[in-house]
Amino acid sequence: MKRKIIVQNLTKKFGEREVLKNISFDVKEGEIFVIMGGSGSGKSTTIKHIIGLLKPTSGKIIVDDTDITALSDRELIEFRKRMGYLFQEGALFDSLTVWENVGFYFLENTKMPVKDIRKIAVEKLSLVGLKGIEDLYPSQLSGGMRKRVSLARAISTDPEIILYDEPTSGLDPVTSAMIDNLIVHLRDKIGVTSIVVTHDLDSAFSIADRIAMIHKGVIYAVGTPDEIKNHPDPVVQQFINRKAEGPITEELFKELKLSKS
Ligand SMILES: Nc1ncnc2c1ncn2[C@@H]1O[C@H](COP(=O)(O)OP(=O)(O)OP(=O)(O)O)[C@@H](O)[C@H]1O
Repeated sequence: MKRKIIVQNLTKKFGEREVLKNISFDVKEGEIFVIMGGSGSGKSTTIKHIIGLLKPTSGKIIVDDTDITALSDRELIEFRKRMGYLFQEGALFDSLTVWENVGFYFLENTKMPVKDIRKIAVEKLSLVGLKGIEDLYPSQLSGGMRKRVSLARAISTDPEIILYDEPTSGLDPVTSAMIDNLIVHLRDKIGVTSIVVTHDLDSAFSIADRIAMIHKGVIYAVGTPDEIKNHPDPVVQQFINRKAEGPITEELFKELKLSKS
């Protein structure tokens, strides 16, 4: 299978703090690649590099043979048309209605008739299980509904690659399962390549073709769900077995002690 995205020796520093430490992995075409790890481990920072919102301190990101870290801002805008991005916080425009949010790309960048844009928006909203809310404003929706509207927007341009930052956080179990099904559906029916950032273990193991486990900016393991379940690394085992005791918490206590002294 073709490699669609290659992350090569990616390092990111914010000031003196190194939050990504020489990470490398690749994502194959049509694959659902899950990045899991605890809070602050570097998951969002990683996918923000893949869409070109952040520039690496060093390293490369190659998408379909193009090193996107070398693109100009203008080229990046063009490149992003092929990608959908579901922001962690949803990032809807409060002053626009639901359908205008979903059809935002077309309203801003095309001369398509408004009624056609509305039609696309309604169709994408129905894919995420929302109907009859087109004319509401984001403030009139529940958190879970806002998340689904953001997802409808992320898939509005039928992108080849979709990056999801915590797509199921804050959702009830039934809606979460629906979003998981949609991610799988987009792979199976359209061949979309997906990267899903999550700490929802059930979701990760049910949808992933492969999983990467990241901790403190370092990738500890990459493999199929079975390979990750059987991975010998104690950090991986503590995380996937939701254990309160283990190397992750030991490090945390050490840091807390150091910051007190
Ligand atoms: N713009 C920024 N400036 C400075 N530090 C940042 C910036 N963005 C992220 N960080 C730091 O980088 C580290 C990794 O953050 P990131 O958002 O990638 O974590 P995450 O794994 O996605 O966490 P969560 O699951 O809580 O969203 C954190 O310590 C965070 O404080």
